[in-house]
Amino acid sequence: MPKILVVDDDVAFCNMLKGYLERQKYTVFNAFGVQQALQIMDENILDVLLTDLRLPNGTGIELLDKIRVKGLKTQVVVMTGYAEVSSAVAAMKKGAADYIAKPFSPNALLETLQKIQSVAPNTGPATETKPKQDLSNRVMGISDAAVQLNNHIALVAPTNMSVFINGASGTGKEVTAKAIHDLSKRCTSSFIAVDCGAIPKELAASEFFGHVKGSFTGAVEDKVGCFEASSGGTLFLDEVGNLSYENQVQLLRALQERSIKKVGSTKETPVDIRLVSATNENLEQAVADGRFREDLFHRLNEFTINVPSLKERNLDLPLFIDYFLNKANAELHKDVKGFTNDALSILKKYPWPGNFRELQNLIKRLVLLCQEKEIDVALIPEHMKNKANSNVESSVENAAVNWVDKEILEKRRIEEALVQTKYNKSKAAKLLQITRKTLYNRMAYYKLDL
Ligand SMILES: Nc1ncnc2c1ncn2[C@@H]1O[C@H](COP(=O)(O)OP(=O)(O)OP(=O)(O)O)[C@@H](O)[C@H]1O
Repeated sequence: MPKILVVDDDVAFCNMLKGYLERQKYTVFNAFGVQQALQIMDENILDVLLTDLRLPNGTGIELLDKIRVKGLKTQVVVMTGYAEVSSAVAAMKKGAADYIAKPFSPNALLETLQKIQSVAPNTGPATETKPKQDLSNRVMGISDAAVQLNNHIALVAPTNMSVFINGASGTGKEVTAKAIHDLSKRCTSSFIAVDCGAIPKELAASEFFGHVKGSFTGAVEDKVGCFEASSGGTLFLDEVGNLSYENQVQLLRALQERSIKKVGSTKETPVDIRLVSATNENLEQAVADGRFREDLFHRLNEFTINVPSLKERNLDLPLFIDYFLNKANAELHKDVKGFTNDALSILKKYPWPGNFRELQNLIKRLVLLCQEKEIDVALIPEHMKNKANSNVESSVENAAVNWVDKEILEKRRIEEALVQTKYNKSKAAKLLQITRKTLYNRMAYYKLDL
């Protein structure tokens, strides 16, 4: 059962949450101040810390710092009052996974917890699997780079080929892996994502193949590994370049034999997995340097997909802005309509080194902070404005020209889709691979007849 520590000085509120969360099969600890919380954190390995920001004799940020300093994997959710949104943003900058505004309903809390956690019982494969994110909806895009990406996904998905996804951080490698799974014959079975960079090398074999009770200190129960758990489905190994040499050998063996042996067992168990892996480093270079086994590289890499950066998908930026804005509005129960022209112009000029993850995080923060109908330039962090304005590659004039070209192209594509579908908006949206709502927004933007 996932372990959660609830920290709040309101004893009745803590007890109410404890009762509710225990019914949802959590193991719950309550603390009413910083000292008590620190003690519980020292004595227990926690999956989640749910903490108020203002506490007697300290703040929730101190607890967050402690988790960071100790390198713990505990996910932190901060509880805030509406007046404290800037503190919530500060907490998220320090690594909190999410925040929840008081008063909240138990269901809203549960949704937040499910969103941030890879809720996995100790017997399951998932102590190191990645936190679940909403991968089912994706922006397909209309840029040439996006069209090529989507074509490659559609092409390789129905096969059983191992796919190797290459791309910078935050470009949507996991989203791509999930799309491959969803479009494959395996879509009704599990898709399991594992962050190889987060698994200590001594535990990797147990994470991959499972273990039997008593096989090593800490193996208190039998555990199913992610190979077995994703049998029939798709196993996504993210940051595969981070695997130690020994773990690479173990992985190669399992892929060659198509069977696994649990740690502490001699029994072979056949597995039927489709492997998708990803990295944002140059794995060919790692092979050349002798840091990554060449035979494993070829096993993983029957087909390569290069995921383009946001910069290469410039034309898709408005679609992503729209998508992340709708998502943030829904999550935060807000109704921010969009961006002022000045704010939008910063977003268009900023180079987005963190790609879609950075864009999504920024939009969520801006929606949270926005008190008006539209997000204005004043809310955008100074460093982004400076970077946008000094972005030599896309100086103001170049960016403007570039942007105009791209907007003309987008408008033309929308018009063509509308003509092709005889102005049936649902069909046109489908053709353009965008939502109806986005289509309406883009039509309004281009002043096309609704
Ligand atoms: N096409 C898309 N449609 C909607 N959201 C997307 C899309 N691509 C990426 N995102 C969002 O951007 C964020 C980053 O995506 P993802 O985790 O797949 O990137 P990644 O390349 O695997 O990142 P990392 O290298 O850090 O592991 C996620 O929140 C994801 O939901």
